[in-house]
Amino acid sequence: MADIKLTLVAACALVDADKRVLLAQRPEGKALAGLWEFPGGKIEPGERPEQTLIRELHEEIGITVSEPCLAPLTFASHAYETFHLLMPLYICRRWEGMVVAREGQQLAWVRASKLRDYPMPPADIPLLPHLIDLLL
Ligand SMILES: Nc1nc2c([nH]c(=O)n2[C@H]2C[C@H](O)[C@@H](COP(=O)(O)OP(=O)(O)OP(=O)(O)O)O2)c(=O)[nH]1
Repeated sequence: MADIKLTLVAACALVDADKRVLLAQRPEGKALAGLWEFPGGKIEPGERPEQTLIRELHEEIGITVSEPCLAPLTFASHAYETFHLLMPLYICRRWEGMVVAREGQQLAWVRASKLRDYPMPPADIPLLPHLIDLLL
């Protein structure tokens, strides 16, 4: 059996006081360009997933999140053509600072009832019922 490359990515559903979820659009030129994803990124060697998220949320959208505000929600396990993605999805309802697109990406605050209007990577689709249940 050929070796598969397991890629670990930490992602976060940021939920605001109106129960809207933050999605970010993947930029042109990257894999899965144009699709809407949960903020986050690859877990670097030596990093815990919570540290990854705290780092990525600061780099990408300028907010400060403390670790106790990150709660595990569910996870994605998806076979892409060149790697297998294992992606824990956390939920966060409390942070410091204002959400701003620091990397030029489009951001959208989306109600549960509208989440399916935003095309997402295939790995994310099975996560939606869980999130929608929680927010409706
Ligand atoms: N952050 C995030 N990544 C996701 C989601 N769904 C999904 O399939 N992914 C995939 C896309 C990428 O292959 C990987 C995330 O990697 P990344 O955003 O840190 O890296 P990238 O594609 O920009 O690539 P790189 O330039 O860092 O190598 O996980 C999601 O909801 N959020």
